[in-house]
Amino acid sequence: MDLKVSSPKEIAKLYREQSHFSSLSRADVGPVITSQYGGKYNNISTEWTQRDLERNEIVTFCRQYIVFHDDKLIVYSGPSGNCTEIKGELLSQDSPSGEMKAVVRECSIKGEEKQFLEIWHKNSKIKSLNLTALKKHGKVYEDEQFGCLVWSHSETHLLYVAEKKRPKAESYFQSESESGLLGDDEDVIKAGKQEDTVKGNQFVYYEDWGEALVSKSTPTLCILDIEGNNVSVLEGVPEDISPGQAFWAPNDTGVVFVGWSHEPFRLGLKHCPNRRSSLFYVDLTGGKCEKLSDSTAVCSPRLSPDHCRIVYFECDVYGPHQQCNKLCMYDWYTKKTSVVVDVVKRGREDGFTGIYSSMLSHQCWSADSQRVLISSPQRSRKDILVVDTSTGQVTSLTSKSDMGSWSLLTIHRDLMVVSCSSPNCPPSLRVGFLPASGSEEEVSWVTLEDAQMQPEIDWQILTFTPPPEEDNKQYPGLDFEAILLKPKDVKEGTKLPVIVKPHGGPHSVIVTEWLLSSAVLCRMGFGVLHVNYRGSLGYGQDSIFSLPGNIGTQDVKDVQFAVESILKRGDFDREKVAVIGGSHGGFLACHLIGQYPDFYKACVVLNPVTNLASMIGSTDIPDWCTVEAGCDYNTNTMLSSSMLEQMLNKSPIKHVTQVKAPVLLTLGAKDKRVPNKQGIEYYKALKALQVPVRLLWYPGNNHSLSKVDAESDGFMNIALWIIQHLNL
Ligand SMILES: CC(=O)N[C@@H](C)C(=O)N[C@@H](C)C(=O)N[C@@H](C)C(=O)O
Repeated sequence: MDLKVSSPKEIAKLYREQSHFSSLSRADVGPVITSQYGGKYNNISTEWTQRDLERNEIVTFCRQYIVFHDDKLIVYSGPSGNCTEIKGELLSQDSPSGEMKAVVRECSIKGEEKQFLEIWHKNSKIKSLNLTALKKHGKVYEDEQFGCLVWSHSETHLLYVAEKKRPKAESYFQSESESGLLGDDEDVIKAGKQEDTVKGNQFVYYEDWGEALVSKSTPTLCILDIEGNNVSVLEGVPEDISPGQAFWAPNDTGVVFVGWSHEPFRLGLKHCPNRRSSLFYVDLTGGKCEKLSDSTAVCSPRLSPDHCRIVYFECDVYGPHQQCNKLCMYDWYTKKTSVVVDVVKRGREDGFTGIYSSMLSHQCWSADSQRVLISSPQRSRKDILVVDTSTGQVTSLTSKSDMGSWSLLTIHRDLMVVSCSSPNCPPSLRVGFLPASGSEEEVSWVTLEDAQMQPEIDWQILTFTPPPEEDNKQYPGLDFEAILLKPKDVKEGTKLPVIVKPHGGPHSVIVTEWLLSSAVLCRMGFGVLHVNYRGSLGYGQDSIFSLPGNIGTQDVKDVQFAVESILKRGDFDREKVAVIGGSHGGFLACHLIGQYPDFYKACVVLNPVTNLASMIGSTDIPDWCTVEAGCDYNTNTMLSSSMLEQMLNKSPIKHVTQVKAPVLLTLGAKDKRVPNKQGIEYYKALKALQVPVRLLWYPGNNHSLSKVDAESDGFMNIALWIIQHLNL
């Protein structure tokens, strides 16, 4: 069978065309304004990201819209200007009244990186503070894990998180004249303040929070007094705690934050909400700090509009890295905590399968402070759910829609701003009012920015019941799903080549949203099968718990079962099957080619886990290796030869001598999660066994391999590798 698109030039053209579709990253709703004719409207500001292949970077841009309404019904809406690129903004936040805007900006001055905190009012920048020169703290945290920029309710102070100031370190051999007279210190000398220096500490190791949080070690809470131009570092946070996700308590009496325990050492946080953490309150007057939640694992605290309650997610510490969340609520005045939505072991009859999002949207409460909105995977879809905090009842706003997946960007006075997409439709922007309690399914969505449907792509969700011999004895009766993308209008009798894509994690999920590389592969003429094997998020806690201890068998067999099942339908060519996987998906791909050596004709792995026993000593998440291999973890766990044996036995490297499929590896030079030595170990084994292998090395890339050149070059090489080895 000839592919529709197979030459490098045509593939690059198609990739370029499809990468022009942008994704929504944020939306903010301004205050309600009454026009001179009495009509009410809101300005909506949106942020989008897009790959810029020419400049080799992801660009962020904004676009404004205007929405006229009568409080419950949208009467007119439309864009109110063109797109503008945003440069150098690390964080930004409008003040509660909408009168001012704060921005943390990074810019290069005479070749040196500086950070500024700016305050904007009307049409001017009324303040610009050089935070770098102030030297009250290190770099400001801009990440989603810790970072925040929050106005006090009074709009007089700003709260943010920055790296703790480190004492200046110098060599024992540094001469007095050199000491402290280098360019960087000019401002300090001018200010007449000479810093204390510590000799011999130049090379002291600072732990960090791992993958994608490198050089983030000791976060501190910082407050700018806007009027007084004064930045202070908040005191009272316990020494063994790293604070983040902070906001102002009711009446600005103090600060509420999530504190992660960093003793006895830090474990990687990215994709791992199961780290010991609690909700804290530090009082601004006395500096007294109190714990508001038990020591489990918490995140995303959000204060209700009436300032009476805080909702947040909670899950168990250690165990599977991502699990079904509880939605908890802390009452500020009674100081009582309740569980609003508990862990769901099995999907319920009404379709609710539990909460699996890693973050709540920054604005997630209904105007009356009664309901909370959550975007969460529900099996293979992502839906927007409404939770009634007084009854715990969960209703889906989107489960009946034709669009594959939905995400809440923000909600303001019940005006919801959302993004939705499908495997054949890039993200579009919609708005709608949250209906009254009990009529949630009646939202009438208005599209602010439409997306170009890709009519050449067909997609469906397939459900699989594992054969009886593969049923999990401890967690019986679990099913799983896959998302199949297929080119439309295929000539009758044509058998398509197929690419199998198991996701990573393993406790993550691929939902029915816009997936750039799968869309391009499908338009080239491939069938693409994303398998959400048992252990994926969105199917109940039992499914998640069924996998640890069974990796390398249960997940591998689920993927193989899904592929065999679609081959039986007759649309696909069993001689032309390839597998692609990243991380734990790479682990599965390597297992599949080792356990089914004649089945797969080509394999591509991105930062794959190949040997748990060698990964444990070098990854930022050693607990992951232990737990997934089926052993318990705590920070005192010391390795034993039996644990190492168990890890090796579950690893794909065990089957490497069976491998026949040519393997393409793509590795990130700076991956802290699955260090590139994992891929290199596998590469060397394949070389020794004379299996065709090619390794692509992406400098400056971490585990996600998401820099524009790594992603686009990786895509081209992956496509051409598969075309070559499937003889297309
Ligand atoms: C917890 C964790 O990070 N585990 C890794 C071994 C892993 O599989 N990570 C994935 C979340 C991941 O990065 N997956 C990507 C590559 C994917 O394609 O799913």
